[in-house]
Amino acid sequence: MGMGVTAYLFIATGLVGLAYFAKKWLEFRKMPPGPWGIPILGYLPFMLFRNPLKAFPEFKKRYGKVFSMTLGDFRVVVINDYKLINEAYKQDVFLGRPAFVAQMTRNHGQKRGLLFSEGQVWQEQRRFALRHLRNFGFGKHSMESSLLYEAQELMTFFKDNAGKPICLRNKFNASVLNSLWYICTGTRFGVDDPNFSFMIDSFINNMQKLELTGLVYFFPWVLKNTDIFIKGFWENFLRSRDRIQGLIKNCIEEHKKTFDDSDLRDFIDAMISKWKTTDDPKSSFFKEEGDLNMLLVLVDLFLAGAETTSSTLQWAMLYMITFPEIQTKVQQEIDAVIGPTRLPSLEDRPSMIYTEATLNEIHRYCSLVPCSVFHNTLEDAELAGYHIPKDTVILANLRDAHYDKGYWGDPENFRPERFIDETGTKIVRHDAFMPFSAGKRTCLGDQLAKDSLFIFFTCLMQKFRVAKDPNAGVLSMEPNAPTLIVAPVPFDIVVAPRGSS
Ligand code: HEM
Repeated sequence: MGMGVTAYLFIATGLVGLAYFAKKWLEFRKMPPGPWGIPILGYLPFMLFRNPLKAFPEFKKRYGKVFSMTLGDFRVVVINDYKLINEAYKQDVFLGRPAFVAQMTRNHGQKRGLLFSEGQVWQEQRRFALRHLRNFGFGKHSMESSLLYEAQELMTFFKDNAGKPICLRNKFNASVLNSLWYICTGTRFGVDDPNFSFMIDSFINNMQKLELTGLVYFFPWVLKNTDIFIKGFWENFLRSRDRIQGLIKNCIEEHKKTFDDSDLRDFIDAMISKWKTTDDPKSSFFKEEGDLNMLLVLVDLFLAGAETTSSTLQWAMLYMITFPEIQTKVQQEIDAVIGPTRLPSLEDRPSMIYTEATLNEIHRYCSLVPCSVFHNTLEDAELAGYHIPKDTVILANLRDAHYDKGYWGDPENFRPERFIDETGTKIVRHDAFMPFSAGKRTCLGDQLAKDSLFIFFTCLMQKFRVAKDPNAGVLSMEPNAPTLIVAPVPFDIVVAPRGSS
C-alpha cells in the first residue's frame, strides 16, 4: 500500500515534470529563430567582434523579420520590420525596460524616473512630465526665445571663428543642454562653469560607451571587475553618477528653500508642488519615493535630451557639407521665407517645406537611435506568430525601418524630396519613418527636439555657408561606433558668413 502511494507520487511528479518540459520545449520551438551561442555567454562573444548594425540585416535575411539570440544573461529579440515594431509597441506587454546593472545602479536599484521606469511609476511620471513641461515652454512657442538665445550664442562663436576649422561636438551639446537646463531649473550655466563642462562630458561619455550589444549591458560581471581591463572604470562611473546627481539634488534643495506655491517658476517647482501635496502612500510622488523620482526624472531629461539633439545637429552639418546642392536649396528657401536678417521663428515652419523635409531626411538617414531604447516584455507575449517569453529584451531596429528598400525604393540616397507631396506644398507622412520610436513609449521630447533642431539649423544656414575642412581626408558617413545613440566620426567644418551677415 505504502509503496503504491510512493509509486503513484513518483509517476505524478514525473508527469508534471514532463508536462513542464514539454510546455517549455513547445514555447522554445515557437520562439523566433536565431543564431546559437555557447553556454553561459550565448551569442555574446560572437557579437563582440561584429557590428550589430551590419550583422542584423544579415540575420534578417537568414532568420526572418523577427529573430532572437541569447546574449550573456539576457534573451534578446530583434524586430526588423516597421509594421511589426508598430504592432508590438502598441501593446502594454512590450512596454517594460530591462534591468541592466548599469542603469539599475544609476537608479539606486529601482526602476524609477522616466527612461527606466515601468508600470504605475512610469505612467504617473510620464503623464506629469508631459503636462507640466509644456507649461514651461516644452514643445511650445514660448520656448522659442530661449532656443534663439542659445542659437545666437552659437552664431557669435561661428562668426568669431569663420574661416578656421571648427570641431562642433561640444558646441552643440552646450547649447542644447543649456536650453533644457533653463526649462527645468530657470537658470543657465555660464560657459566657463566647471560643473557645466563636467555634465556635458559625462553625458557624452556615458552615451558613447553604451555599445548596442556590448558587455556593459549583457554581461555585467565585467562592469564590477573592470579593474582587470580598465583601471577604475566602475569607480569612475559611480563618482560621475554621484557628482551629476549631487548637482541636481542641490538645485532641488535650493528650490525647496525658496518655494512659493503661488509662483511656480520652473519644472522643478511644479514637481515640488506635486510632491508637497501628495498624501497617497501608493503614489510615485509620495515622500522619499517622490524625492527619488524627482531626481531621476531630471537626470533622464538631460540624458535623453542633450546628446540626441546635439548629435543630430552634427549629422545635419555632415550632410550639408557632403551634399552642398541641398544646402543651397535650404538657403534659397530661408532667403525667400525669412530673408537675410530677421531671426527664424517656429511660425515659419509651415511655409518651409523643403527645410522641414530636409530635417526629416536627416533623421532618417542618420537613424540616431538605431535600435530605439531597449524594451522588455512584462508578460509572455505573441508577435508575428512567435512566442516571446516574459523578461525578453526587445530591440526595435528603427534603422532597418529607415533603410527598408521595399518601402523607400532608394534608401541609400539622401533625398529630402521623398518627404514632399507632388504639389510641393505638404509634408508626406511615412509609416516607416520612426526616429522617435513608435507606440505608447515614444520619445517624450519629440516636439522639443523638432523645435530645437529647426531653430538651430535655420539660424546656422541663414547666416553661414558650411563646408568641409579642405585639409581633412574623406569624411565617413558611417556612425563612429554602433552605440545606443550613433554619432558621426568627429570632423571639422569651416564656416563662411553669407550675404549681409
Ligand atoms: C533628435 C532628438 C531625439 C531623438 C532622435 C530621440 C529619440 C528617442 C527614442 C528612439 C526613444 C526611445 C523610445 C522607446 O523606448 O521606444 C526616446 C525616449 C525618450 N526621449 Fe527622446 N529623442 C530625442 C530628443 C529628446 C529630447 C530633446 C528629450 C527631452 C528632454 C527627450 C526625452 C526622452 C525621454 C524622457 C524618453 C523616455 C520615454 C519613456 O521611456 O517613456 N528626447 N527618445
